Amino acid sequence: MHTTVASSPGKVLLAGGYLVLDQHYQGLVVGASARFYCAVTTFKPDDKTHFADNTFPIVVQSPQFESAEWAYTLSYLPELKIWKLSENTALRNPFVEIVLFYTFNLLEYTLGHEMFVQRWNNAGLKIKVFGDNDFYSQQERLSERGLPNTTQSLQSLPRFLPTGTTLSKVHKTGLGSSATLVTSLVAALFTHFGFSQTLTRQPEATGSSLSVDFLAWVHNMAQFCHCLAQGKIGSGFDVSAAVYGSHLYRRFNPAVLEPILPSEFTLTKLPTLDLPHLHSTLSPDHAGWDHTKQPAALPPGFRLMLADVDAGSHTPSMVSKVLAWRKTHPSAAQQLWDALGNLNHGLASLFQELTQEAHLHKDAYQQALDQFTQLPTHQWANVCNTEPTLQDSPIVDIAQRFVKVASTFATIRQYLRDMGDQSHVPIEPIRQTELLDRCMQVAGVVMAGVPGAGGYDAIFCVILGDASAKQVESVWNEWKDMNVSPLLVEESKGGVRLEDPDQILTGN
Ligand SMILES: Nc1ncnc2c1ncn2[C@@H]1O[C@H](COP(=O)(O)OP(=O)(O)OP(=O)(O)O)[C@@H](O)[C@H]1O
Ligand SMILES: C[C@@](O)(CCOP(=O)(O)O)CC(=O)O
Repeated sequence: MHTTVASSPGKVLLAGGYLVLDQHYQGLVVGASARFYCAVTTFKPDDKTHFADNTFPIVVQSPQFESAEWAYTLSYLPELKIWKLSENTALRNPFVEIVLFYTFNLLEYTLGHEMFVQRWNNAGLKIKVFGDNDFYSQQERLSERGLPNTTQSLQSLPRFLPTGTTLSKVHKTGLGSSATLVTSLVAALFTHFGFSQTLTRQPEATGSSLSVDFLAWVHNMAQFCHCLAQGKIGSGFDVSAAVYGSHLYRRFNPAVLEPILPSEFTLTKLPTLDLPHLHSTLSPDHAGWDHTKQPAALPPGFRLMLADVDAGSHTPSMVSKVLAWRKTHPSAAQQLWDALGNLNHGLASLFQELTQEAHLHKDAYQQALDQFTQLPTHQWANVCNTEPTLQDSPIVDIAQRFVKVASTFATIRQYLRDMGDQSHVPIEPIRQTELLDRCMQVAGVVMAGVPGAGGYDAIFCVILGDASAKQVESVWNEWKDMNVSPLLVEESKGGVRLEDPDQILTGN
């Protein structure tokens, strides 16, 4: 039995919702510590079982859900030189089947038929999918156990807790489960079948064991499969975060995918598949992949906190309304988009400058952190002018950048509210504004906002220090107007990576 496990992080879009759909603007996305794990195992059922030639069984299981097992058979069609995937269960999972169908066919093309078949080793594949608890609301699990809705209770829950329901009924928290499922599954299958060996540019350091080229292939394949399964071309920031973790994302031009996206995908009616064309389109060398990712992450000492707000919103209808307003009000929208775009970019630059300062002037940076942790942001500018320890160089520059981060984000929120008011979409509805403003009164809270498309789904805070975290959590606990459930999520270190199977599969 040979097992490969790949994991990838969920996402939180701190700034750039709606704008990031347009290639002209960027989105600041943070990779979440909550991850999806895909474990791919080659199995031989028993010594007597022999599969028909060029026919391999695949079983996919999601043990955290009811009725979440999908069985497939992969069989070769010599006349078409492609692999067909047939479903052996009535249940459908478009994300899984699209990844399996296209990844195996791409592997056939890159490895060559003989090598691809050899790698199957006359065996089948068992694929297990696990998501960290934060991807799903744990409120019912906590109340079953008589536990309060706190981070401490969440920490006491076992890992990969069964949700007690089906995938279609589960309450998701908006961390991008489908993007991270697709990304980790592509990475696990590529690795299991030795795709890296086909790459001509061999490992460049990426901080993970995976090469730059490998990551680019995973990215392109995952974007393609995710778009096809979702039935639309979103900005792709969620897939990009699942591959690369935190960064400043500029989307790819969707034109790159159009020639290879079938109008519909069903396993019963095979889509036309031109493997050389699929390969050259998904190749990182294809000029159509013009997305960019600039390094951006929270500065040292800054911590992300996230809460699920039980009210919920329907993102696709919010997006279509905002985009419709933009179309009918081009000049007002242009002004707003440009102003927001500059602020979002400015925020990412401030994060980067502060990160550099933290390394160059460690003590001064720590002194600024110590000061600001104790005060709410509305007192920061004043203390910069009055506190003698903040007057010397280089600390004065650092302190001013802290102040600028807070004021920039406050203005971003104002513009997002304007966008919502003008397009009649509750991007930061008043009930969220009240909660966010209350969070901003807590000492050491740098930013509080609605992630991604906004609405009633979630809120985030970026804070300095443990004392602020505790106070923010009590604000959430005591909030009466809406049910605000903390999550354990922090910023992730890195993007997609390979894991030790023993660590993930033990007990699962
Ligand atoms: N644990 C899992 N096992 C198998 N398939 C899953 C799993 N989690 C998600 N999926 C697939 O992803 C689909 C959900 O995708 P959808 O685009 O609706 O959510 P999402 O926007 O990624 O959610 P969120 O951002 O709230 O996590 C499921 O219907 C299923 O096909
Ligand atoms: C509105 C949008 O820009 C962000 C949606 O983010 P989220 O799914 O709400 O985290 C859509 C997109 O970028 O695909």
